[in-house]
Amino acid sequence: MTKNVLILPGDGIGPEITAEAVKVLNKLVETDGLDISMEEDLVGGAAYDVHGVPLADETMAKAHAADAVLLGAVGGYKWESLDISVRPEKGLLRLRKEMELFANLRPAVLFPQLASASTLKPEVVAGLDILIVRELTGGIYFGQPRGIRTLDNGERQGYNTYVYSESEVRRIAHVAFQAAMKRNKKLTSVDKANVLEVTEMWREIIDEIAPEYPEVQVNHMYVDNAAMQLVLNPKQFDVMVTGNMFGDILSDEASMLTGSIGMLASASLDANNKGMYEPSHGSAPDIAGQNKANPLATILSAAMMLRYSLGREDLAVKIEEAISKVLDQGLRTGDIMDAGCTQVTCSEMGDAVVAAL
Ligand SMILES: NC(=O)c1ccc[n+]([C@@H]2O[C@H](COP(=O)([O-])OP(=O)(O)OC[C@H]3O[C@@H](n4cnc5c(N)ncnc54)[C@H](O)[C@@H]3O)[C@@H](O)[C@H]2O)c1
Ligand SMILES: CC(C)[C@H](C(=O)O)[C@@H](O)C(=O)O
Ligand SMILES: [Mg+2]
Repeated sequence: MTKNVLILPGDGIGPEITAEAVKVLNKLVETDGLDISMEEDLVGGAAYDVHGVPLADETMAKAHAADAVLLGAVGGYKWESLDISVRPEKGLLRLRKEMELFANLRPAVLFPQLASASTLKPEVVAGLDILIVRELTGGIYFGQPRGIRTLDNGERQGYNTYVYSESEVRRIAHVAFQAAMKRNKKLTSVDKANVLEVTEMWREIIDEIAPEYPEVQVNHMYVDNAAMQLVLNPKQFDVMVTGNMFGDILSDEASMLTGSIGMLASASLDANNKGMYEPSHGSAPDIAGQNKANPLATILSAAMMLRYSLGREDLAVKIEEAISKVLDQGLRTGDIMDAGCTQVTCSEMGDAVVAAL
């Protein structure tokens, strides 16, 4: 049966990079019997400009009805002074929250061809394969109360609430343990249990669940140390599980181990593997509209969509192999450019992946 994919290009480089992923999907429709229909809609600043909100209710309904959503990125200078309630990022957060996409998988995998594109020494990153499991619908991003208030002395005070309920921690913990079981059976839970009660409880729950997965070796790490260990010795990690904000920060850090933020894909899944797929990076307003962005994180996100939501593991592998071939050919966008390689544009990179399929 035909599966429906909602494409939300968004802002900045979003439309450029999603166009390349759509090219790749269209090629698979033509040649590999991929049975999908794709519909595009607006999110982020692009939606605000038309509807006055960063995600129209009608688009939200389409996302609920779709089998999967592929999103580019949201945000940009133009919308930075808007009230926070209608900022482009709120459109993305609404999609995540209302679709209950609590499990964000961000694989930091180094293509061997890019070992020297990382800012770290090749021997530190060679063979890197980490899966960051980030809780995506709770924590300080969504905690209430929040806001900016004026105190009696006239001073303004900003406040947010860092909160997790036990059930929220349990369900992300199970996703992480199950992922570890399919990989190298090592799980590092990242917290700040030495200071924050919310993560003290997080740590207790991880330990409580661990006996259900006796083969998984579990350790706990404070987030500040984890940030340091990621650059000191990243290959010690297999699966890392953490809350929403720590996961946001550590995944951007981990992206540089793979050569560029332009290589880090992501899948955001609900309890039934329905999902939204998006690169981990943002709308890169500094290079938007210049056909310079690296579309590979988005194309790899489309591969994750085929794997997790569309039941086509074979085509996910095919895309990953095509990307590897293109890197073997020495083609690189500016962010991963290396000596002896040929620099290509965003659309040339997409064309090269299509040709290598
Ligand atoms: N998922 C999302 O939609 C998402 C994620 C992060 C940030 N944002 C938003 O994006 C806007 C810009 O944020 P930022 O500058 O902090 O982060 P960013 O990820 O957009 O950019 C950071 C740096 O990385 C570069 N970069 C990012 N993606 C790239 C790619 N594919 N190829 C080459 N270079 C790339 C950019 O040029 C920039 O120098 C903000 O409005 C932010 O809220 C959106
Ligand atoms: C744009 C922003 C809301 C988002 C986040 O913080 O989750 C982004 O940084 C990400 O990593 O997907
Ligand atoms: Mg981020």
